[in-house]
Amino acid sequence: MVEIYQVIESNALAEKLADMVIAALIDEATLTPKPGLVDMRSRGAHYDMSWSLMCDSALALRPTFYAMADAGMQRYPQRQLREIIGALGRAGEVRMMEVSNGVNTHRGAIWALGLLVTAAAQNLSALSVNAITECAARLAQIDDQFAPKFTGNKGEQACFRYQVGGARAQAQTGFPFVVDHALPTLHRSRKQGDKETCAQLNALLSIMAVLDDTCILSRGGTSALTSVQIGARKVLELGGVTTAPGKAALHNLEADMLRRHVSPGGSADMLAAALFVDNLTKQPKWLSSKFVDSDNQIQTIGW
Ligand SMILES: CC(C)(COP(=O)(O)OP(=O)(O)OC[C@H]1O[C@@H](n2cnc3c(N)ncnc32)[C@H](O)[C@@H]1O)[C@@H](O)C(=O)NCCC(=O)NCCS
Ligand SMILES: Nc1ncnc2c1ncn2[C@@H]1O[C@H](COP(=O)(O)OP(=O)(O)OP(=O)(O)O)[C@@H](O)[C@H]1O
Repeated sequence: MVEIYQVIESNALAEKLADMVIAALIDEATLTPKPGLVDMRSRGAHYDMSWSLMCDSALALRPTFYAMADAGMQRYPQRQLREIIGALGRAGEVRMMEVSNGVNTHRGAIWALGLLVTAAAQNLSALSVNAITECAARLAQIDDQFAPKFTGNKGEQACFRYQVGGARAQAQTGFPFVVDHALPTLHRSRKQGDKETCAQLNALLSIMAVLDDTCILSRGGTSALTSVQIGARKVLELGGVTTAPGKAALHNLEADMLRRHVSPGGSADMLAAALFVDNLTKQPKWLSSKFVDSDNQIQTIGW
């Protein structure tokens, strides 16, 4: 019997992976309402951003994520791969700044989703939440000798001042709040029949309830971070955003954040990461079961 399958080129897979990253970034930006963040309704606490700017920035980063996925599919030694994606990430940040006229729209997202898309591309035959996040963590733990030691960025300053790990530590520890909070909340909420928007919003709140978000710390300090974490936890304890008490608590949380002029930018990045990993680990219809790897060998994707 002849086995019939479609063989697709590895660069077509990198294209698909890049498309999935962009879809996750646009889904995150489009999710409405989000407390403090840019959404379809408002700029949240960001006077210098808009929904269309977030979308333009995401689309402009497609070549960056494509190149990272492509690099992940080659058989580079891990240290070399880390340095390649580090250079791609920094070039992506430059591109982002050109498109956004100097506004930090997606720095955290380039970091988190860059590592995840590279990790996914390295492990196409074993796509599971743990395999992807553990591989991304191993990459993040490798020191990139070409990275600037100090950037002077707000996230870096907040990590130093408040002694928190920030975006870097999240990645180096395997995105624990994506794995242990956002994804279980997303799945539980969907299972109980919530609409997708509500499930994603509950997942965002589950991250906000625990993350050491340097966006919040740098603008509002420890008191703002504590207040946001307590507020997000309260919405979830009241049954999430679909219940009347939960909605009221969400409204209070948003008012408190706007009054303090803080935004959970790091949580938004972790939500985008969760949406990407969630899509990737579902049975993807877009992938054939076999592909040609960089040594021209036919590999089977293990779903
Ligand atoms: C690690 C990064 C984010 C630099 O962080 P930095 O300390 O300079 O802070 P900065 O304010 O610029 O960015 C913080 C960003 O992370 C997000 N964030 C904030 N807190 C958190 C958190 N706890 N968890 C996850 N993300 C967070 C924010 O949305 C913000 O955009 C990254 O830009 C970086 O090092 N890039 C270099 C390129 C690179 O090595 N890339 C390789 C992998 S793709
Ligand atoms: N929907 C969203 N709305 C706003 N920010 C988001 C959204 N999604 C993700 N973010 C993240 O939030 C970060 C922006 O945070 P922040 O505004 O604190 O940056 P900043 O430019 O360093 O500071 P500031 O605006 O206070 O000068 C972006 O890098 C981005 O990764």
